[in-house]
Order: sequence, then structure tokens, then C-alpha cells
Amino acid sequence: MSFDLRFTKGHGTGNDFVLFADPEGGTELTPTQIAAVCDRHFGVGADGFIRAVRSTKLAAGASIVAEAPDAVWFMDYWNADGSASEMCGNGVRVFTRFLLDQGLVELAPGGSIAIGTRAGVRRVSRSEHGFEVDMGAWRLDGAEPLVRAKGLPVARPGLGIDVGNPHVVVALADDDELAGLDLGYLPILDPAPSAGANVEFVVPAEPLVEAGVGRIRMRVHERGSGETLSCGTGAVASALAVRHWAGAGAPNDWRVQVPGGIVGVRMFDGADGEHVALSGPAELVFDGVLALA
Ligand SMILES: N[C@@H](CCC[C@H](N)C(=O)O)C(=O)O
Repeated sequence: MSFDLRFTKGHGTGNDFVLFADPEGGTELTPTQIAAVCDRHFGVGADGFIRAVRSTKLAAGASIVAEAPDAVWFMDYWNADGSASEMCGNGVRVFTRFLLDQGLVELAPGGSIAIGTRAGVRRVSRSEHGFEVDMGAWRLDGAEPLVRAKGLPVARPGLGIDVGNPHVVVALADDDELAGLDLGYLPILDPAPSAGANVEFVVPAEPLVEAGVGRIRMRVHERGSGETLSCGTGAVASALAVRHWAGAGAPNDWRVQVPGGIVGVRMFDGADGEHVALSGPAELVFDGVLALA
């Protein structure tokens, strides 16, 4: 059956998405259709695909509504290759901008809205240059795989971090090493995590900490999407990893420079342990209609 997909294109620091509203949940695209929409040559082109659906209309939304009855909208997130992911940090900001633009939610000054995701409820508020998302609790997942990447002469140790979705963070020596990576090729992890991982490569700025704020540069190879200009959950995982390596006295405020811009990461005490928040811009670029077969 063919149909017209009314979509909006948006991005957060160059991490781009096709978004569409399916309030009643009647229009679930197949992974093949999602990959076709995200194709940069034959489709709209995007790193990810996001469907806005009422939480009550999805099986995955039942636990969301039980946890937060105000989480009316669910971010149904898919990677460019048509695989589903639990969470997208840049995506959830752009999703919030999209819901506001569509008149589906209101966000009062100083208030927040709750969004359902496969990783649980995320609260989004306005920040100085866009939105801030409470990404919830995080954990070292215990993995320390060796990472091989094209452009790196030898394998490097990675640190596994779960921020709702899986990440492996690798420290590099300097900007030359970071620039020399060819992330068009999939980094090889040994041992390989069963569900795959997003892989971030990080370099400390000089000095690492300025005016109490930690500063790092990052590039990423995203699971299911390849190299992207930014990854919000990846920036969060990278700041957490560098703070972990830096040890006692390292700051809880970080700026992460990615190829598409800068995002902020802030660690703070939550009711259920330490939380981490991500802030950054969220832009909507154009609307369109795509005939889907
Ligand atoms: N770009 C996103 C992460 C998207 C999902 C990721 N590729 C995965 O498979 O977990 C972000 O901004 O966090």
C-alpha cells in the first residue's frame, strides 16, 4: 500500500532526523521503508527517523504511562539503517521542538515536559540555547573492549558506558589522531557487544578544565547510522568517561565539541543516584511530503 508521508526535517548540531506525527499509532513504517527515507541519495536523507505517537497507543508505552502519566508523547526512534534504538539525546530535543511546532505540547517558562522513550521517561526543559534533557541515571557497563578503527595504527582500550543506549568511549592522544580517523569504516570491538555499540573517540582540550568547565572534542561512529556530525548520548558518555579517567576533582560541567557544534553535559544528584543532563540546540529545517511505496 502506498501513502504520503508528511514529514519535518530537523537537526541538533548537525545530527539530522526525519520526524512525523502519528498520534493514533496507525502508521508504523517497516525497517526497509525507514532506511529508504533516511537514504541520502534516494530518500530525504537523515541519521535517524522519529515517529511521534501517543504513549497509550504503543505496547512500549504502558510502562511509560505507569511511571509518568504526563508522558503523553513517545519518541519512536529508528537509526538510518532501519534498526530501532532505545534513546537519542539530540533527537529528544529536536522531538520536543517538533511537538511544540505542531501545537501538540506546551512548555511554560521554567517548566518541563516528559517524553516516553524505549530507555524510559526523559524530562526536557528550555535552556539558554535550546533545550536541556535530564538523561537519567547512567552506569559503567563493565565492558573494556579493544577498539580498532581505520586510521589508528594500533588498537586502543575502550570504556563501555550505558546512558540508556550502549556506548564505548576511546581516548586519543591529540587532534591529529582524531582528524586522521576514517569513520566511514565500522570500528571493530573485541569482544563485540551483543547489541552493538556507538563508538566515541575523544581528545581533551588544552587545558582540559577552564573556569570550572571540562572541555573535550569528540567524533562518533553511531550504531546503525555510521559517522554523524554529533551524537547527544555519545557526548554524555564521553564526558562521563573523561571525568572517570580524570579522577577526583574533575568537574561536573562539560562542553563537548563535535563536528556539528557544541553541546553541554552536566552531572547532578537525582533522587535515584547521579543523573546527567544534555543541553544544546534543536532546529527544524523544512517540511515535505514523500510518496512511500
Ligand atoms: N544520535 C543519537 C543516538 C542515536 C541512536 C544510536 N545510533 C543507537 O543506536 O543507540 C544521539 O544524539 O544520542
